[in-house]
Amino acid sequence: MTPALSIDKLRVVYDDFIALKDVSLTVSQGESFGLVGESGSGKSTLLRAVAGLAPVASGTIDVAGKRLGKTRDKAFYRQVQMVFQDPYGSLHPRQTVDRLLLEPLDIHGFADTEKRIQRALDEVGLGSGFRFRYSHQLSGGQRQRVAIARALILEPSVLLLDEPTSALDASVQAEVLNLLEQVRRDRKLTFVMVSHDLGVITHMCERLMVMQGGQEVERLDAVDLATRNVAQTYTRNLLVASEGFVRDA
Ligand SMILES: Nc1ncnc2c1ncn2[C@@H]1O[C@H](COP(=O)(O)OP(=O)(O)OP(=O)(O)O)[C@@H](O)[C@H]1O
Repeated sequence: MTPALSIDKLRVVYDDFIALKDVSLTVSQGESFGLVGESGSGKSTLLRAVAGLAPVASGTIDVAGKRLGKTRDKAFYRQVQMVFQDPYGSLHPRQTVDRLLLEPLDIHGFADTEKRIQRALDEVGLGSGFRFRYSHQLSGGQRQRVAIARALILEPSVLLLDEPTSALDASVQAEVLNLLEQVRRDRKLTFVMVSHDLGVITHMCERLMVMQGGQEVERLDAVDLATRNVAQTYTRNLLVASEGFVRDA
């Protein structure tokens, strides 16, 4: 089967700083792949490069077997959507939920907007009561549900999730992660997910890449992470630094 995402020797350079150094990665359709590593290791840069938001210096990115060019076209955003960490920053405060969900549908010329908005709200567990609220009238968890609904409304096949729950309280975090897992199963989505929280990655992903200084350190199955079956000291240190793992030890 053609991979959902295939990245080969991807290099991202900001001015003269190399943020991503020839990273390669293949994610199968329906797989959930995690990216972990210390702050500044290049996790977000990798996602942003796929989304067309980082300056790619060299290397290639294929989505469902199709090579991406320098810019992303409309068809790309129907296939690949990104969910950011900060639901406060990513939703326009002066727009109603209805407007936020209508916008991508309008851009992509969908006719059955009414039905799609209703279905999207139901799918993320908000229901029609939230439809005409402004985003500043929502809690962080509700905002992130709207951001997920907005990402899903175009029926993409790949979601790029950049710390999607780290701005939320622990209980809300669990709810949003469960929602993501549910929609992944229901829609057979492919996830590439960044998280600082190794527990989240163990729970949500099948495989993962450990990153440092814009490079791959090692590649693991989630079960290896959970059982501390790791080869590199750097990864072991990440595990130790991850509070949950210390508690579970
Ligand atoms: N727009 C930019 N201009 C210059 N340097 C940048 C830019 N964006 C990111 N960087 C640098 O690239 C490196 C990788 O950043 P990136 O955001 O990918 O790290 P990260 O692993 O996602 O970190 P965190 O976990 O803190 O979000 C960092 O050193 C960062 O300072």
